[in-house]
Amino acid sequence: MNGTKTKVMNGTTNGSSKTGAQNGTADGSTPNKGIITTMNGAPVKNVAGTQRIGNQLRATLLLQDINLLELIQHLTHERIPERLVHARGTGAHGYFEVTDDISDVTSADFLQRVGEKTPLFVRFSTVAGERGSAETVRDTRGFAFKMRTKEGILDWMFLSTPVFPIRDGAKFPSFTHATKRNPRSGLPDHTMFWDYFNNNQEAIHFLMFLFSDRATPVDFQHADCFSINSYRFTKSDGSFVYVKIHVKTNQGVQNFTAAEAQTVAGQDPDHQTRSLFDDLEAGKTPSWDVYAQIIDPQKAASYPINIFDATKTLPFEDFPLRKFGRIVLDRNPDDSFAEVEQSAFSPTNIVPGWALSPDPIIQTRALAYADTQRHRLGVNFIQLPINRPEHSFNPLMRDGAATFKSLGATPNYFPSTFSHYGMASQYAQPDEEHWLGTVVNFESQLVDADFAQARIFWEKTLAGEPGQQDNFVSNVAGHLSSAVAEVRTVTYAMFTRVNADLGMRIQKATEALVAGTATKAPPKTNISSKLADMKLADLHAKKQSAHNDTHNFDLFAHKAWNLS
Ligand code: HEM
Repeated sequence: MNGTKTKVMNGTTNGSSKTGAQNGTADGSTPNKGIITTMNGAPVKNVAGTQRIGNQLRATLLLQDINLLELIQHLTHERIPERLVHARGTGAHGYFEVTDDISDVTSADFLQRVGEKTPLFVRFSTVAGERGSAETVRDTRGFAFKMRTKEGILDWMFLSTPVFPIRDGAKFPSFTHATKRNPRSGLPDHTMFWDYFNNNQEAIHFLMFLFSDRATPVDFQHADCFSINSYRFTKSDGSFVYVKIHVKTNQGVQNFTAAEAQTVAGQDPDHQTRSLFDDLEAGKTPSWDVYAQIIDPQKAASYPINIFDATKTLPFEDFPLRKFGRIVLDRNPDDSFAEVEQSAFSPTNIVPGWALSPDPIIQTRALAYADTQRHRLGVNFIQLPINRPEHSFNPLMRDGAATFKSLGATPNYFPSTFSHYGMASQYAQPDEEHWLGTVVNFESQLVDADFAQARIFWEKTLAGEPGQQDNFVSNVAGHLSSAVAEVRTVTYAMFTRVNADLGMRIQKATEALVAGTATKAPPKTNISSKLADMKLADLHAKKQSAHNDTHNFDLFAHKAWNLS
């Protein structure tokens, strides 16, 4: 069932994949080229045979059988730790192209020339599930883009929700634990899940997205993503603006209902990876348009919404979208472990013209990624082909396991009489705010205004999409009904704070499920025919209206509070 359309394996000695996998072709110049070898490059007579005394199945094997030793020993070391979050993912190659001039707000070299293309690799992921988990589950989707610019690697790490559940970095471990498995039973635990959110209600806006059908996209090609955090576009004169990025699919937004997502998860847990892989093998080139919300620092200082609060969006009427590029995918990876699993993204991979901001979540993220990657991939993960920039040089960072870039005799200290390298004095440090103040231990507090954008999402956005309010209620009820009564009660109060009718409907639907009195089964859908129909061209027109709705959610955002 669900076999991929294209074979990826192409034999051992003389096959060659469409994408150029290196598997050696005998050319006569190197005697062992084109044949299987041991690790040191010596020919193997029979890779499937094992050395023994006597030509029989009953035998004691010999330790001198280097082929067998190497095969088994390599296999037992094949696995590396999976990512702490975003463990389940897939990837693709393509490019970023500048479509519109944006050089008035950034000096980033790769954005200076309309039409210029920058090579790009993307890894798509779910967040909470483990590496082998089903892909169509209710979750945020991760979009991690790696662009190989001439001035270094720039990573954009975005999510399919326009908001994040936390705005205090120290809460990330609690959020992560609560959305994974119960530490005692090893099972997913809905009591734990809702108990976390009941006690951290600034996440309410995020929850509204998570329990809408937006959190069950049919695949990655039919989803948008958002930077959420504010970053900075900087100029070489030292000036800057804040910026949020929106990446909108040109395939149209297409979501499963909960029932459809569940059926597909059972039929084909790899559905999203397969869909992307098959599309690229078939020569399709999925694309996304890239927009910036430009935020003047003066305006940000007095704006009623704190632009560094990752639980909030910024209204388009005050911060219109400005298109400046597009992302096109055109090629599958050749080796999913080498490229997808070993890829290492970080918001600290920045280039001149793009900078971090004082957003506390982005500041926390600045320490997390390269740190976990040293654990997950080893200290020299940046030297792996998928991660290494075109050029990098820093003789003060050297050695460590698996060093394969030689820095020669360059002094490993600084300054030195014998150093013959310069520094990039032409790059001005961006003017940053001047920081002066007392050290405080700050934790953001929940205020009524934290419910305002969630309320708009319920009363305006979902209300404007036929059936979506009903789906939202049944999505929450289906999940919440597995939590214990004392937790359910607090959750009803939380949704009542968004909207009294919403709270009442969730309570009624959930308690009906708990009491086992829910008689109406979820509508049956014919998934196989639906999947068969899912062609990009068909979906484009059909889903354009949903697409527009998705992006208009923050048109209505209130501006009545400031968290700082
Ligand atoms: C304090 C907040 C956060 C922390 C501490 C954090 C930490 C992490 C960690 C440890 C990983 C695994 C990295 C790896 O193993 O290579 C990860 C992956 C990821 N994070 Fe975050 N994260 C945070 C918030 C966010 C936010 C706000 C976004 C997007 C707006 C985001 C986007 C991603 C993406 C896309 C990945 C997957 C990268 C990949 O495909 O390799 N994270 N995060």
